[in-house]
Order: sequence, then structure tokens, then C-alpha cells
Amino acid sequence: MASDMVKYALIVAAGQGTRAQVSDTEAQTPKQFRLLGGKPVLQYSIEAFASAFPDIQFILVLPAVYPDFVGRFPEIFTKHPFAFAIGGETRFHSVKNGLSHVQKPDAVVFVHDAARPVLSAALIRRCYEAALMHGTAIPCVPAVESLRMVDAQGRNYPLDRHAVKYIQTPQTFRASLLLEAFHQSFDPSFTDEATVVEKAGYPVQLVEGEPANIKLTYPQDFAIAEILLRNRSASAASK
Ligand SMILES: Nc1ccn([C@@H]2O[C@H](COP(=O)(O)OP(=O)(O)OP(=O)(O)O)[C@@H](O)[C@H]2O)c(=O)n1
Ligand SMILES: C[C@](O)(CO)[C@H](O)COP(=O)(O)O
Repeated sequence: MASDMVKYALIVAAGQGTRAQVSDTEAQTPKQFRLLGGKPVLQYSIEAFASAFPDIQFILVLPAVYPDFVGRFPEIFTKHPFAFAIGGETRFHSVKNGLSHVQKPDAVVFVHDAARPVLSAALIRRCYEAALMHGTAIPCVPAVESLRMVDAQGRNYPLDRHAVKYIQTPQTFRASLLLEAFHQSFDPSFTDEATVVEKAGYPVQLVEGEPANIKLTYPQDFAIAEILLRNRSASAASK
């Protein structure tokens, strides 16, 4: 039965977060390990997946050189099964290292940015259902502002915003398909798992993402995420 399917949440947390740094001190702490509303950023994603699927197995990809995060926050890692991998030079290499722990080709794998702490259990379940049906599920949200394309000569042209989507994670797949796609050699066009799977010859299925599911990329994103998390707790408490 579909709900008995083995599920892996492969959370990539091996980046350096250089664009999010505002000082030399913060340069020591990649964004996914910084505190947000009193908890490490990474903890929010773990809680969201555990709430969507209590039987989920975690694969956490961590930087090779970073002080012992697991030892400092042991309570995060005791409630669910965790496997750990060391990150690589790019996101592609980090995901590939994490996939070495995927043992079952008939499982479903969610690949999620540790730097996206505001995802909901509803989004995770929506991706799961779509991946079961189509083999792939890539969450996206519409572009909300006017868009322009700039060509190599510096000329610019209006672009139809309805023809453009912002892509999010968790990018979700049948494990067999994802494992096969990651046998490819690295290509600089690989910005996410959708681009890897597509280059392997599989179409990708878009699903509705969430505007709140932002990626912490720049310093100001922490303040925005904190407000989004607070609003979500307040609305859950009022139900
Ligand atoms: N070699 C890498 C690069 C990125 N990531 C992870 O991929 C997610 C999304 O990447 P991004 O926001 O680009 O993170 P960084 O690479 O850390 O950011 P920056 O480019 O600003 O250094 C993050 O959770 C990051 O930790 C990873 O695991 N391994
Ligand atoms: C995977 C991703 O978060 C989808 O939006 C994004 O591609 C990561 O890209 P970045 O260049 O590392 O910010």
C-alpha cells in the first residue's frame, strides 16, 4: 500500500551559506545551523517531515568541516532513524553522497534544502502523492513581479510572468528514477534534482508549492522566516 512505502527525507545541509553572512563571526556558522526563533534552522525541516510522515527515515548531509552539530543537539536525532553523509563540492555532489544510503529502489525520496525551514506537512504530503503518481514532484510558485530578460548585448525584453515559475524543494522522486539519474557525471547546469532527472530523460511534474517556503539566502531572509513561523504557530494555536 502507498502509505507503507519506505520514505527518505534527504536533507542537504552541507553548504557554506556565504550569501547569508553579514559578519566574520557568522561566517563560522553556516545558515542551516544558526538559531531561528530559538531553534537551529535545520530542526524545522526535520519536524515538518516527521509530522507529515512519522515513519520517515532521515538522511542528513553535513559539511565535512563543521563542529559537531549532532553532539550539540542530540535531542533532535533521537526520535527518528538518521543516516549521515558528508557533503560535496556542489549541491549535486552532496545529494549524490546522501543517496548512497537509499537502499530501496521502490522507496520515495524527498530532497530538501535545510535552508528552507518554513515548509508545511501539507506540502510534503502533496509532493508524496504526486511522486507516487508521476515518479517526480517539483514544487513551484508563480512569479509575482514583472519580468525582463536581458540578452548578451544588454538589451532587455519583457517576459510573460505566467510562463515562469520559481522552483522550491522538497523535490520528490521514486527512488529508482533518482538513483539512475544520479549516475550521470556532473554538469554545471545542475541547479537542483529536477535538472538532473530531466537530463537523464525523464519529464518533471510540477506541483503547487508554498509562497512561505522561502529559502534563507540573504541576511534579511532570517527576519522574514521568523515572522512566517510565528504567524504559522499563531494560526495553528487559534484552530
Ligand atoms: N555543496 C553544497 C551546497 C549546498 N548545499 C545545501 O543546499 C541547500 C541550498 O543551497 P544554497 O542556499 O545555495 O546554500 P549555500 O550553498 O550554503 O549558499 P551560498 O551559495 O550562499 O554559499 C542548502 O541547504 C545547502 O546547505 C549542500 O548541501 N551542499
Ligand atoms: C534547489 C533550489 O533551492 C530550488 O530553488 C535552488 O536551485 C538552490 O539554488 P541556489 O543557487 O543554491 O540558491
